[in-house]
Amino acid sequence: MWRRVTSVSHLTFAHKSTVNKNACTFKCWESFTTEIPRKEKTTYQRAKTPFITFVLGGPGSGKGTQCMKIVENFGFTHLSAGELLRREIASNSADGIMILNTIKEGKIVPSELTIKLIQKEMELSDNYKFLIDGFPRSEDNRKAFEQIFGAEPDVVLFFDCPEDEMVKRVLNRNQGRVDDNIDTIKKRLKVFTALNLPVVNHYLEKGKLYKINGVGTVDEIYKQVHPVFSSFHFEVRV
Ligand SMILES: Nc1ncnc2c1ncn2[C@@H]1O[C@H](COP(=O)(O)OP(=O)(O)OP(=O)(O)O)[C@@H](O)[C@H]1O
Ligand SMILES: Nc1ccn([C@@H]2O[C@H](COP(=O)(O)O)[C@@H](O)[C@H]2O)c(=O)n1
Ligand SMILES: [Mg+2]
Repeated sequence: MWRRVTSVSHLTFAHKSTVNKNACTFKCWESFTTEIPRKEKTTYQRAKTPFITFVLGGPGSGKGTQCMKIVENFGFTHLSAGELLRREIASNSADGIMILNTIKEGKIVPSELTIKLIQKEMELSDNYKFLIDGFPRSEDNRKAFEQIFGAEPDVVLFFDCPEDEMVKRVLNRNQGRVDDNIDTIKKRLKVFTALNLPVVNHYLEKGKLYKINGVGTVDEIYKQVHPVFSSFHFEVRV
């Protein structure tokens, strides 16, 4: 039998809880009888300090592409907020229709919902290094994350790319996404400027932002990304 433990904030983000010390952070399941063996805690649940990277940039700026290279080289777990939302639509969940309509309009899904999906993936993970791609998309996303997690990211990557290049890439993507059409792209670019750039500026002011020139080949861009992570002395995979 398992019981829900409402707060394990003492297990997580011990040194980073500068935002809200009373934040209810992660929930986990704990055995309270001897009939069933105690569930193994994942690395993440054991880790006192997960390493969180937010990956920001406009639509088509190359966030997902560069995340794949960071995963390959440094063993991060990649959590794309957009991908988690698309998965929620595909699973026919109660929120699926609302999410689909929001994505078609290029708007932002309510923060609590997106954070719930991210949190679930983190809890299930065996890793402690996370790339959270496409999040926070707005000041509301950011504030809700800080409130719920009681923590701030360690690193914020921002892929800076001109609009015409982003539009070209998205229209050539060919992955069947409902929002990869010119009408929705225009809306996404407006939302990016209005809601996401304030988040970028927030982290710039906090000294956490690594601005990457998003123009060039994938490898040229990755050459700017690699030193960000090697400076933290993570094990590099060969
Ligand atoms: N440096 C690059 N040069 C040319 N094409 C690129 C480059 N980086 C990525 N692409 C291509 O551009 C498209 C968009 O890239 P990607 O999916 O990584 O962007 P994204 O920032 O994750 O976009 P979104 O926010 O819409 O998910 C993909 O088809 C990808 O293969
Ligand atoms: N924090 C987020 C992230 C994404 N969305 C919605 O998903 C769409 C696709 O996101 P990508 O990162 O895959 O481009 C995005 O345009 C939003 O509609 C969100 O609401 N909140
Ligand atoms: Mg993406």
